Amino acid sequence: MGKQPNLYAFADTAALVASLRTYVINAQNAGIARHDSFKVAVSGGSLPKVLAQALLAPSRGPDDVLRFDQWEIFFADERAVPLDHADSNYGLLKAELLDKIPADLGTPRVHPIDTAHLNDTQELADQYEQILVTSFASRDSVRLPIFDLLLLGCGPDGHTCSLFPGHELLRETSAWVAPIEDSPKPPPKRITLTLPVVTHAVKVAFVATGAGKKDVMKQIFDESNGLPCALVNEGAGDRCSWFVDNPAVEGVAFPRRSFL
Ligand SMILES: O=C(O)[C@H](O)[C@@H](O)[C@H](O)[C@H](O)COP(=O)(O)O
Repeated sequence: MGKQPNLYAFADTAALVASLRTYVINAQNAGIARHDSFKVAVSGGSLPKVLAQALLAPSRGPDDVLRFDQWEIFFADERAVPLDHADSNYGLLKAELLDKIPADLGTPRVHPIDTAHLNDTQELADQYEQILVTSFASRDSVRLPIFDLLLLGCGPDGHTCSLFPGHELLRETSAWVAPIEDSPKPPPKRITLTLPVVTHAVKVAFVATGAGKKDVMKQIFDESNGLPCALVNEGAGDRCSWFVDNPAVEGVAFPRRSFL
């Protein structure tokens, strides 16, 4: 059996976001040391709000420094809507985090979708893949882009990004970014990173909170069922970490680790 994911459970949101901040800063520093930038992709849902709580907190000292000038932010999945639409993951991240970053912490480079292609989701996905090709060097020389960090959510059905249980997109092996037109979670038209890209990242972190997640967490961690989140756990192994609160893992047998 491959290496197991790390399951970190916290008593409350304050403890969760403090550890998430440490984890993100470590990933940032590793990325900058490796290639002078930090390439991170984020999801929508509840993630941007929790992330903002972690990143907008005051610095705890000289080792606890965010260097947003070196951040390149991508979207792990995005809805095919204008950037100022209520459903836009970009819009959500902007409102929760980007607009609130103090000027002295620097300004991240953000890569939204090209909204000229909202009516053609294949083109929307292809254009976004091109952004990745440019950022991660040419597609010929790179089999898959290697993100420094993916920050993901987990849906109550076990989906992550816009990779849904039983969907044919889970079998995609070639594209880096794929369209979906029948998302069971509205809105139906989206683009998403594909599973090989997700599992190829240096680090993958899930944030899942609240009792509404406990049934799916049991399925993901205690059963072998092919849910998208479980596939990420299998593919990324110990490069994958879960930041959860206690209600989200009530009744889950899988052993917790303590975040040091
Ligand atoms: O655009 C989206 O719909 C999200 O990227 C999606 O994948 C989300 O992360 C999960 O649905 C979890 O959402 P919650 O964190 O709100 O439960």
